[in-house]
Amino acid sequence: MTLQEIHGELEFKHVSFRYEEHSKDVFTNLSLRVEPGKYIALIGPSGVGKTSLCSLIPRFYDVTEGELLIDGINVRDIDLQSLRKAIGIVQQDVYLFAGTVMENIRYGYLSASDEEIIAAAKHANAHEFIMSLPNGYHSEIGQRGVRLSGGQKQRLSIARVFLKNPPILILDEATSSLDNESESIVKESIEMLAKRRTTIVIAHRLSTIRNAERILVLTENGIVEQGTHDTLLKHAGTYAKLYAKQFDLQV
Ligand SMILES: Nc1ncnc2c1ncn2[C@@H]1O[C@H](COP(=O)(O)OP(=O)(O)OP(=O)(O)O)[C@@H](O)[C@H]1O
Repeated sequence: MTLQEIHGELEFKHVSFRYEEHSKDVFTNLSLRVEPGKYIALIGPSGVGKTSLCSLIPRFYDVTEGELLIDGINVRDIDLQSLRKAIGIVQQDVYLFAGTVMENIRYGYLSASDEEIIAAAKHANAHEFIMSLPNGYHSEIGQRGVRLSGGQKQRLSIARVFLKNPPILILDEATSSLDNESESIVKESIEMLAKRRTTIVIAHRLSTIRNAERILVLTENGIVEQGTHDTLLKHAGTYAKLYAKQFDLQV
């Protein structure tokens, strides 16, 4: 089935997942529903399966048991190309290839016009730094081209997703810190990007978690808590402990 107009409702129904037949489950019988346009943060200890959970949505892997639905349709029944067109991903490692800045942004939507690319770069707070490069949008990236900072690369990847304009967004937030200035620029463009899209962020930053409409706490026992930052802090459970441990210095 080809997806036409997608609202971006996501539902995990009793999903279990393991990488190989005889390995142990990464998670078991996990259920989760995200309404269209909502902003959800996923937190939990390292190795608990946050990235694995998100990788099921574009079907990089398939669920082992249970069902994953988008707008009520099982992802296995959706044509893979149209499924992946509906999902934007911003990851820690940005994939850039040897080519111009323009070509690298166009990768998000191959038939985009130059004007659309520039508009996407503006939304991603990337236009200014691109214009300051020796050849602007025609500057070469890569071994023989300009060297970009981590924050600049991230903004190019955000521009790609603006261009693609998907209803569903997955953000695997960088753990390695960008410098403060880059971080606040990247954060601002991500906030813009997340507007009106179903967004799941694997959250490491305090600010991202605070802004979430719902925080899910994933541990080896599955989703053990969910709620807003304030309710979870009051609850004084796993979230409150993780929060205190991870963000002690930043609070
Ligand atoms: N491609 C893979 N093949 C086999 N096992 C994998 C693969 N990717 C991840 N795992 C395992 O699955 C488990 C969950 O990993 P995952 O990366 O989803 O956790 P995470 O919560 O995102 O961790 P982190 O916060 O450190 O990124 C880990 O035990 C990991 O070793």
